[in-house]
Parts: sequence; structure tokens; C-alpha cells
Amino acid sequence: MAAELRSLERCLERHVPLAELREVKRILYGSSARELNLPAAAVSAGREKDFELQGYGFEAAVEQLRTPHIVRVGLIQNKIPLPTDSPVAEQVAALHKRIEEIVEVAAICGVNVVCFQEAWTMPFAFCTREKLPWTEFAESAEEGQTTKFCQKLAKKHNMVVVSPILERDDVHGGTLWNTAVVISNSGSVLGKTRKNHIPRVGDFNESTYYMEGNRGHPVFQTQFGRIAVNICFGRHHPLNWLMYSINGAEIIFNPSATIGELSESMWPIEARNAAIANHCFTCAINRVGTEHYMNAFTSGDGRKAHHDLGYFYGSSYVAAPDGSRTPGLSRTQDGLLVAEMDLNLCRQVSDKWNFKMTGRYEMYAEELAKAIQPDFTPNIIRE
Ligand SMILES: NC(=O)NCCC(=O)O
Repeated sequence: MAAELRSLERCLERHVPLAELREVKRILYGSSARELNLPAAAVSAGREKDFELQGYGFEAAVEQLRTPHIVRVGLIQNKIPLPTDSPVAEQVAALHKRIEEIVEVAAICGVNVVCFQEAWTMPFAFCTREKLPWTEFAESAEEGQTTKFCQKLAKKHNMVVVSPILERDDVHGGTLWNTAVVISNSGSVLGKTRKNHIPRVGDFNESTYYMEGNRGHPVFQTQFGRIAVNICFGRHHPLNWLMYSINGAEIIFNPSATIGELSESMWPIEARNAAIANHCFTCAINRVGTEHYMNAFTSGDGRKAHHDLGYFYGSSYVAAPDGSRTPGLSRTQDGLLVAEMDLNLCRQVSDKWNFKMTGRYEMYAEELAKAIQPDFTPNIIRE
């Protein structure tokens, strides 16, 4: 998949006549998110450190009995700074350094909750099916060096940090998991959540390393709002989003690693649809660039052995419960997307559309309970 197209929005801005651009954007993106006036120091730091910085705000109506519930989230997308055959410790250190400099800018922008991309401390090497050195990137969610690093960031910047890592759970036999650690702005580990759906598509050979998550759909009550983390492949599963929402999530992060050839046309739809269907905000984050591996690999699909998984197209964005969304970050560059949201919008949209009230959960629950039985017969009526 070609990397040349920097972003869909830039392409539209360049080619759609100005007189029609507003209407085109309204149809594509809904009511337009207002551009945030970000501090000059942040803008120049972004330029100096070579990452894109964008900021948008979503509005809600003023209410009489509730004050606005404003929160700023930061989404970070990035390339891996070092080649995949560099020493493991050096790769982790380089990623920590890169993220630290972007988080510094997020702090200047007043971000309250920041989320990194899926398995952010490593290349997305699961395509190779090799165990070493990739399993060496796994760390304890509670005690690992990355969690300690994030705790420092959280405390320093009074910021909740969502840190998706490859977890090694030594309490349960050293098993591996695809996990997001949620660190409170106090610096303490609030908890962790695990990827519920493991892909078995193309070169996404993750099932070689870890199993489906076993922690359900936890929602984390933070000082800034109730957040949940639906890791990558979970975004294809509407019921996965639903369960976080049922548990009260106001913002659902979707840290991902996905490639153009496979999913780029689905990307703008899935997290956005989840925001609409569940009356909440969703934050889709994807990594950037192509990651090369020394040893060629295949995935039993007839393709010649190859050295990379494909092109990670970035394009991170935030969607609101009213169906509007921010433009995406670029397809080609590291970036920080800052989104300011009034969480009151969740209930306002819920009161308008009533999906929670019109959803027939009791009927679905009953029918699903039957559908998973071995003696299930589908309800098909024939002539
Ligand atoms: N990381 C991951 O689960 N990727 C699978 C591909 C996709 O969901 O687009």
C-alpha cells in the first residue's frame, strides 16, 4: 500500500473547489469540530521534534443543572525509531524517549488523558511467528519498566496514561497478553484490560503469542471521566464496544496496529459507528510506517516470503456521539491529536436518539443464549 498520500483531508482540501468543500466536509465528517488554538510553544515543539500536531474541540449544549464536563484527550501515533534488529533494550529506550517528547507537548496542550498505540514499546513483530527476540519485549503490567516510566509521566503531568503493551503475567505462569495498562494521574496503576479479540487474518499471526483477554470489559473511573480500552481487532466487534458502553464508558480508546491493504477503508467507519451506536466518544489510534524484519516470513496464504507486514497508515482520529469526527492525523508522520470534548454530549445525544432505551437487550440476550448452545437451530422460516 502506497504511503505517498499524506492524508485524505489534505487531498480534499487541495482538489475540492472551496465553494463546495464545506458541504463535502459536513457530509463526510458531520458538524465540524472546532480547531483548537494550541499554545505556540506546543506548535513550535511539534515542528522541532518532527511530529504533526492537530487540535479540535467538540461542543455540547449548555445545561441548567450540570456544569460542562470538559476533558482533553491526546492520541499519539508513531513510527518505530530504530530498526527491528537493534538490541531490544535500545529499541524500548528509543520508543520511551520519543513518546516522552510527544507527551511533553501534550502536557503543554493541557491534555488530561493520553493514549499510545497498540504494543507501543515494540515493533508489531507478531507477523514473524518467531518467539525471540520479540517475547523479550513483554513486561509486567504492574511492575515493568514501561509502567514505571508511564507512572512518572502521569505524576509529572497530572495526566492519565493509557499504555498498551505486550504483557508478561508471571503470576500465571509467565503467560503473554496484549494488554493496556491504565495509570491514574496520581501515578498509581488504576488497572489493566486485555485484548478480547485476537486476529487470524493475513499476517496478523498474534495467536502464536497470546490468547483472548480474560478480563471482560472494565471501565476505569478517572478524575476526568470514565474510560475504556478496546484494543485493535475488537473494533470489528460491535458487541465488544457495546459492553464497554454498558459498563458506563464515556470515552473508548482503540489503540491499533493495522495496514492499508487490509483495513484502511474500514478504519474511518468502525470507531465512528461505535461512537454513534453507544452514545460515547471513541479514539482510534494507528501506528505509522513500514517495519522490516531480517528473516522473511509467510502466513500460509500462497504469498511469497516477505520481510514486512505492510504499511501502517496512521490516520488516528476522534469521533463524537453525534457522529461528527475530527480529521485524521497524517498517514505518514508521527503525530499528536488533541481533542477537547464536553462529556455532557454523551447523555444529550442519548436523550435525542435513545439507542440505550430502544436497544432490545433482553431479546438479544435470550436469543444469543440459545445461539451458543450445541443444539441450536437458526430461526429461519421457510415456505
Ligand atoms: N492489531 C490487530 O489486531 N490488527 C488486526 C488487523 C485489523 O484489525 O485491522
